[in-house]
Amino acid sequence: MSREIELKILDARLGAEFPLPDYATALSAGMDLRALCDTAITLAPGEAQLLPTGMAIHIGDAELCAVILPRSGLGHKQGLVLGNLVGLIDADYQGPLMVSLWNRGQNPQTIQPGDRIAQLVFLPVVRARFRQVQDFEHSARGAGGFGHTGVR
Ligand SMILES: O=c1ccn([C@H]2C[C@H](O)[C@@H](COP(=O)(O)OP(=O)(O)OP(=O)(O)O)O2)c(=O)[nH]1
Ligand SMILES: [Mg+2]
Repeated sequence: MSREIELKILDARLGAEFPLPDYATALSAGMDLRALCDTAITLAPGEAQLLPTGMAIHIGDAELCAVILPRSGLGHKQGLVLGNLVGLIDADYQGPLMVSLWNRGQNPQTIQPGDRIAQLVFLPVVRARFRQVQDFEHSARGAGGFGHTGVR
């Protein structure tokens, strides 16, 4: 499924000096977000900073949202993941798209302006309303959880 989403450029370097986010291959699910910081930023081990992406999006559809996810290479090799683990972008959010970048590793990590630091994935949303009941109809799992089916 392909959709058009409104995008506002907040930093003139985006779309000029640095390309706009796009899918790297025909079947990529995520498009990389760049750090539109003014200068290089070094994150000490354990440090998190909120970095601008230089853009805003307005999804404007209750049945869609976006999530910001770590890039696997950065997360696994450099320890650069997200301070909020996953970023959720609501369909009515119109502010600057920000990435909370967290150095969960043991070494300082430096990010240059324009570096691709995370990825944006659009997802369908089901909005639920609750209907209160006294009892649930029996299910095979019942209340079992938290590993009750074992490991092997
Ligand atoms: O990594 C992120 C996460 C969120 N947001 C923006 C979009 C999102 O719609 C808004 C609010 O996010 P969320 O609801 O997760 O945060 P909150 O702490 O509940 O804030 P609020 O009270 O504004 O909803 O912040 C980002 O730009 N980057
Ligand atoms: Mg919220």
